[in-house]
Amino acid sequence: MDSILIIDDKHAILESLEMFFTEKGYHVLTADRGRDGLRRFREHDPQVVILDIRLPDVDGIALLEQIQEAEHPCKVIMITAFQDMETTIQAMKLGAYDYIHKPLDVDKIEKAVERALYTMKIDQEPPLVAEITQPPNPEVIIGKSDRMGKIFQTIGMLSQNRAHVLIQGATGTGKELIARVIHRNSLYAREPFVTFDCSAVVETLLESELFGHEKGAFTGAAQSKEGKIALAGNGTLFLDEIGELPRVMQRKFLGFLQRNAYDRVGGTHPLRSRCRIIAATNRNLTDRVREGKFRQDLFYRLKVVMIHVPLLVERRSDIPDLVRHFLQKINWELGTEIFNLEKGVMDLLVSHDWPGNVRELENVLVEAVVRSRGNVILVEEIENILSSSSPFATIPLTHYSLPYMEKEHIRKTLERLNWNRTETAKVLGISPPTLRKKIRKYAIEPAA
Ligand SMILES: Nc1ncnc2c1ncn2[C@@H]1O[C@H](COP(=O)(O)OP(=O)(O)OP(=O)(O)O)[C@@H](O)[C@H]1O
Repeated sequence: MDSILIIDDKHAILESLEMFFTEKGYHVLTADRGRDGLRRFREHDPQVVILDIRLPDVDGIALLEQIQEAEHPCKVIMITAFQDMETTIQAMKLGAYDYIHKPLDVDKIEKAVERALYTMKIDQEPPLVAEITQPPNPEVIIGKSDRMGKIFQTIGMLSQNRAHVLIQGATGTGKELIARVIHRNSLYAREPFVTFDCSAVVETLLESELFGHEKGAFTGAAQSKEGKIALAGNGTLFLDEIGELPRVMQRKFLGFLQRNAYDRVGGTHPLRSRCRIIAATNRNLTDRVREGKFRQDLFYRLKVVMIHVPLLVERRSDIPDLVRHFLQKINWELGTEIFNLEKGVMDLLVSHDWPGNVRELENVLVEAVVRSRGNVILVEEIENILSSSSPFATIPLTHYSLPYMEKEHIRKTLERLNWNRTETAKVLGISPPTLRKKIRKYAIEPAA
């Protein structure tokens, strides 16, 4: 039988909680003084302590500290009539499981007790992840799916040459990580790895940022400055969002790729470079070429080796490994000890749609770890985070349009129901002919 120790100097509270929890089948112990409470705690090893923060003989926070030092696992729920920042922070810092304000709502206390006991049970299960004793390697790509396997092969192939690479994939899929791993596995791994975001610099400064400039080349150029190409030396220049490079710069950059030489702004003699270019884009560059927004010759020059990084939903089988990897990493970085997931959490994470891909998964886990009490992440916590984080947070504004949302909603429902149109029409609340019309209108078809 689970036992609860209630420590409070108000007899009315002691009696009502004792009656309530005894009726619910718990073994209940009570104490109206702190010292007496500590003695009873040591004698009876209760699983949960409900502890009033203000007691006549000892300070509830000091008592909490002593209880937390005990060997046997126990969760402490603090209760208080006072809303005071310092004490609340102190109590949570010392590892209090929950903090409930008076007047007491028994349902709330019961829920907290149930949660505490449940968390303790999962805490005692074999851990999903082990504690690591070395800092995690930041340049490791997790993934056993076929799609990732192909990417690993390509990285291996690239390790012996300096071919330029184009990495295409949606936001947060791991393009920069792949670029770093290509660099680390190359023959020039000790040379610099320099990143440059083509969308983050105003057009007028792009040329000088990339190629550098001479003193006096333009107003404000008080000193000569090396560009990113020079900084990359014999290493790698990672150009993020290459699709955003303005047309004028595309021509100049193509010139550099063709000659392996470039001029600083205001420079009089060309400078040579041996750096490898790894360009990344979350746009479909083929479409940009077709629209006339990206030079075809530059596209061909860059895509000598092309890597398509799949969406996280296209490799759901990698999610459990990613979750384990991130939990270890987060524990290391934040000093937390979350070693387990409640049953059901992994299924929830595997079935989520992840518009922000791997980055979003990592962020959700960070939030869950920070919020969790005990050593476990509960389904309820993940559900709260997933429902509160806007599903649109990582989606471009153009995707907010109603037709786009309608198309996506129909496609997802079809996928979920294995492309059974009758079932899909039923779920969507429209007739099968209307569904057929919409499928034709939006050209919805199964992914190849
Ligand atoms: N396969 C993976 N294994 C481990 N970590 C990953 C993986 N893919 C991505 N990550 C992590 O996810 C985060 C986002 O990855 P990254 O910055 O490489 O994405 P990106 O595609 O370059 O994003 P963006 O297009 O928004 O710049 C990083 O913290 C990265 O380490």
